[in-house]
Amino acid sequence: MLHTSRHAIHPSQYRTFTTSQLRENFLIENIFVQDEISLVYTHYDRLIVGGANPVSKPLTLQTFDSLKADFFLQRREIGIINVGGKGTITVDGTTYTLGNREALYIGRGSKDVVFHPDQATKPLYYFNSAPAHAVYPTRTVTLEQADTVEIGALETSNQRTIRKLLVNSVLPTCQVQMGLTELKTGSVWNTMPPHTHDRRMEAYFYFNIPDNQTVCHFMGEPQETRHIWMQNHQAVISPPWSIHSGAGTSNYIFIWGMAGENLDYSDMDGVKPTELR
Ligand SMILES: O=C(O)C(=O)C[C@H](O)C(=O)CO
Ligand SMILES: [Zn+2]
Repeated sequence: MLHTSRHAIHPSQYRTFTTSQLRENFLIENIFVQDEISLVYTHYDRLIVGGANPVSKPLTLQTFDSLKADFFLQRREIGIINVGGKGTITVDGTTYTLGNREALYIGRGSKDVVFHPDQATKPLYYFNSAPAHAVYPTRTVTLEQADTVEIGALETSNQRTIRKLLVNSVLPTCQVQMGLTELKTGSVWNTMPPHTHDRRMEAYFYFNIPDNQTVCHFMGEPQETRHIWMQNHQAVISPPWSIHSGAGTSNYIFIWGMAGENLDYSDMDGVKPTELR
């Protein structure tokens, strides 16, 4: 298990950051390391952001020092989305199969979580985990079961499909909410107009960015924005005071994941594009 942590940054400190300080504090560059589980423990609502890339051996989700827990999910829940080919995860001996872009929610108290390799299909698992106050059932969510919304328009280069996978209209969770947003061909802007939600932090994980293309992710207080250039399979942390929006040099998909005060997806403080600075 590869693990690091990130402290929470005050917006007044963020304003002074150089490009490399911004990247060190908010960008997560290496989500997928071959035959490893790699994760970052953030001090934003204690959300853990990570990936599992089993290639030649099964990978077990293990506890580590910072958790001071007997096992990883002793006090936590986890949401997992497969961004590779079909794969299997076993949870306390029960096998769950996930197709591409399908999700698995695992409730608090599950002891033995194993990501299995498949050399033919090459599954790749992205996950978010947060502290949990209750035990909710472990289950998969398929694309058909997602709460799906069409939003934006080609005229404003932001036509996209939002697939809410692990949200309270689909299944109960304590804190974690996760889903996918897929940009239509010709559209490049996600989350534009942007928003903040001071009650929840968020992390974005970009994937399906074509070779030699990139996404410019915008963050910061609405009147004090900065940008971070992102590559395929990288994640970025969005503090509760920050907008989170991106524009790609092509279309792409990303996973959004949140933890915090409420489970209300629509709790957003919108910002008009003309108000941004
Ligand atoms: O494209 C979008 O708009 C989004 O995907 C928005 C995210 O879901 C989000 O930021 C939820 O708070
Ligand atoms: Zn948001």
